[in-house]
Amino acid sequence: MGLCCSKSVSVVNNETVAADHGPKSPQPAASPLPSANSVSGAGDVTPGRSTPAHSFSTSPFTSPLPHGVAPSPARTPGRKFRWPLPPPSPAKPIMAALLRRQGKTKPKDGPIPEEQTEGGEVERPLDKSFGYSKNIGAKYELGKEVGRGHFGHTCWAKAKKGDLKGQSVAVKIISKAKMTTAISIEDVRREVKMLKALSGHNNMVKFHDVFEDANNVYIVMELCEGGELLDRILSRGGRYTEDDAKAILVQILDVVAFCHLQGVVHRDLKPENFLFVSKGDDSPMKVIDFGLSDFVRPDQRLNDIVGSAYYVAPEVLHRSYSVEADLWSIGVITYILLCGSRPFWARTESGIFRSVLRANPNFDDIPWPSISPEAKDFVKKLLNKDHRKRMTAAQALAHPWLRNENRAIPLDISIFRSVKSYVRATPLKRAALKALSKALTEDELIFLRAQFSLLEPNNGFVSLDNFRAALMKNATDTMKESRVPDILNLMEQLAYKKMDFEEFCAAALSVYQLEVHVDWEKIAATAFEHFQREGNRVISVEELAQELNLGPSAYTVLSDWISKSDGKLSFNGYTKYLHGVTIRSSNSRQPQQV
Ligand SMILES: Nc1ncnc2c1ncn2[C@@H]1O[C@H](COP(=O)(O)OP(=O)(O)OP(=O)(O)O)[C@@H](O)[C@H]1O
Ligand SMILES: [Ca+2]
Repeated sequence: MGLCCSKSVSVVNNETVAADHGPKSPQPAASPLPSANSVSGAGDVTPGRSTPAHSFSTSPFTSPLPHGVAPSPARTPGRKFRWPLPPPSPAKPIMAALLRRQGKTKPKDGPIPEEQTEGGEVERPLDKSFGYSKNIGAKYELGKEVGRGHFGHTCWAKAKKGDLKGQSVAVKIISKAKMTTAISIEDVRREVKMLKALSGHNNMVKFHDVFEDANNVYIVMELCEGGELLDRILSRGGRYTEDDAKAILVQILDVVAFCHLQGVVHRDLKPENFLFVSKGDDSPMKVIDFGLSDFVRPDQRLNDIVGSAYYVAPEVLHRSYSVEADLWSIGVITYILLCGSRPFWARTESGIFRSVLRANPNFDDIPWPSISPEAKDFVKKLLNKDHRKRMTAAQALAHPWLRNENRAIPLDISIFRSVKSYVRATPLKRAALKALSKALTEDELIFLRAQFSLLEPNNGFVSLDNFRAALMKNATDTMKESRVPDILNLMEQLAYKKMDFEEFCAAALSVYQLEVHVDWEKIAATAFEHFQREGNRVISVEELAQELNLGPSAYTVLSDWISKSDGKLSFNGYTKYLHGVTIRSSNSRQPQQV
């Protein structure tokens, strides 16, 4: 779980280095203790500590990889961070909500009171009572520690009564002393809420109970006795075979697709946060640690920088992201599983960030030449720095490397977003997309067919009711009340429309993803032929600008999109029109599509 400013960030030799004040993590089984040849990691700056929590050694296995490519996936340095910069941050809304809850509304024109200041202007004691049951001792007998993170330690326990009587469970104990801000308290409350809400998926750690006393919060959950994925990677010499990696990824993607459908972004996916239920090789795996996760509305972009350095997506560092950020982290995990090295590596946290933003992972050196082209394509489609071009979790499960006819592809939340944009688009845009859908390859069609059938069409058609029913069928109880209406409201236009499979394809396809397809030129050329036959028409620059919601300043650029010979969109104009125009807004470094 995460706490605001849970670590300090100091500048050493012009490099930002994370100073970790957390407890020491246990050393991975197959990773030797840092020795003479060890390299200090990004967490290695806390004075007075013998072994830094996030030190990482050079590889326990010899690696032929070149300079800049990390030799082993040892423990994550700077595992948790919240960027200690001023807002935008959730601090103010949370403060406002807390004040409201306490019956104190914020003064109309004045600034929102800050929670606490060093100078001590406004200092209000934090309310650390959560309203959870009080007496954990009456129900559970706590035993030895089984794991430790930055914010909590986890103990084995035995249930003394109730449904679980006699069973072993895990109890994550989070100290209230470490909850020093309103945000950190809210984080714990949210972690419990997430665990409760998502409990039920096979690859999600099962939530049982929550308690508190004066000192701690106790989260009682299913005990996973098989250890962390990270330890298994290390015990196998840092690498998995493709088949073994697939078995891991299917589980990760399935639970992540489920979380995304429920509107939850995990934000801290890494091998340390996946636990095996038992020691067996074929043990199922569970995702844990929702301490940094958050709810995200369908069209919302999050802006707080949280996560673990090696696994953080570029758009998180740009402060504008959503669920796609988790897919980047899964790309990093896949890269590590397949080659035993990290794709983005540096000695300092800021160096890792630079690498994430700018470097291209190495796919040339051993063992990559012996890895299948499908596996490489899979990793590349997750490690795309443009989140719009990245595969979603459900798409990843339908990728040729993972695809398996005997395994169902889950409902993809991104379909709802694309269909929403389609039904709101102009007739010309819809015609352009329809033409493109006629040029889709079999791989895309397999995924779209699966999504269409999940909508359970009536006589070959889907309407708003089908989207509603599919959401209700897949949503947890908590999500049914708030999230389902949220999504459906955005798709209102669909109430008066029915779509057959052909039109659904046009609505659900992603132009951005197709543009990175190896055969994009061919796909676009075929699509344009269809568009010429059905859809393309004479259009003026002014009309085109209006279509794209642009002003007169765009006329010069747009005039190049129109063919001089017939006054219709040219091939070049068609592909640009499909894509939309990318502008840079003044307060964001992220391009925005119009
Ligand atoms: N259900 C469980 N069964 C067994 N061990 C568990 C369970 N949940 C957590 N652990 C152990 O406790 C450790 C810490 O748990 P968790 O990751 O939830 O805590 P955290 O303090 O939020 O961690 P982090 O340092 O990643 O912030 C895990 O790495 C794992 O080893
Ligand atoms: Ca953890």
